[in-house]
Amino acid sequence: MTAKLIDGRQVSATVREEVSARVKKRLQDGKRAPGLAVVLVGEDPASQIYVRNKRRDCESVGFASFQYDLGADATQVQLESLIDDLNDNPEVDGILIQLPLPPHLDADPLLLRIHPDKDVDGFHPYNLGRLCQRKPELRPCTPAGIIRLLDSIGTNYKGAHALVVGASNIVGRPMALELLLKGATITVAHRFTQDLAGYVAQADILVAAAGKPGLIKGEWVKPGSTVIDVGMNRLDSGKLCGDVEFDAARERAAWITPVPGGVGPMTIATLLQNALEACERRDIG
Ligand SMILES: Nc1nc2c(c(=O)[nH]1)N[C@@H](CN(C=O)c1ccc(C(=O)N[C@@H](CCC(=O)O)C(=O)O)cc1)CN2
Ligand SMILES: [Mg+2]
Repeated sequence: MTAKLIDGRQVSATVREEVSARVKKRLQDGKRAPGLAVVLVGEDPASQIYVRNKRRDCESVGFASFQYDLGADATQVQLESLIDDLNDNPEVDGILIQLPLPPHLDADPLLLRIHPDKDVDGFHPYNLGRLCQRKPELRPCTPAGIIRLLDSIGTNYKGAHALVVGASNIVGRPMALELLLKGATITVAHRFTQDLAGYVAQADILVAAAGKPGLIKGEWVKPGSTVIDVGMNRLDSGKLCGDVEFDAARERAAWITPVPGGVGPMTIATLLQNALEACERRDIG
């Protein structure tokens, strides 16, 4: 079997069109455009690209984009004060602090300081708690984007065994909660897991989010399964590769995401969806 590709670029384009149409409708109804504030601290080259793409996509769907570029020497107090201002600004519906921050800054208290209603990354404990309680509001972008990809291929979650490899706060943990919400039976594997191969062999849905190039061997993959590769590892050659041995896995799976062009584009598309949702929620109070 050669797996079909799940095209994240195509699905993300559909999401952007949906968001754009909803923004147009708001404007026709005399409502304001959603406003998204994106905060970049320092000069990490990858972060600069992601932030540029977020701002570009924001403008392409008709949002108001608020841009804050702070030097690498920005202080914790400066960021706290900026977040307080953005929390109070009625034109700002969503606040995003691009991660990672420079090492002298402590991200956790800053993320906690963002008002949960403006937490378009879905990282605030309030929003994670809502997801945990099966009543999601703003959902972490990468896991929610993956669910959209899985829905796009007609995934049957109920009765499926889903394996999430990696237990980060941003991807692995909320991913497990999203899959649980859909009715799948979940296993989360992490650095202390014994016999990863055995778990992979039983996974109808595999989400690899460990950040280790080629960790998942193609021969482990369950025939006919769906493989979602969140890994985005830059090799010395400059090539981007996932956590899964793509060519070998493709010969066993039914569906697989490529890297690049799979999960990555969904992260930003879901951010736009979250910002629109935050705006609509704030309209109704
Ligand atoms: N505040 C946040 N910080 C970070 C997040 C996040 O969701 N919120 N996620 C990542 C970075 N990220 C978005 O911020 C992101 C990463 C990758 C992509 C993407 O489209 N990747 C492309 C490949 C790009 C390349 O060639 O390097 C792909 O997979 O096709 C989008 C967004 C960490 N920080
Ligand atoms: Mg509320």
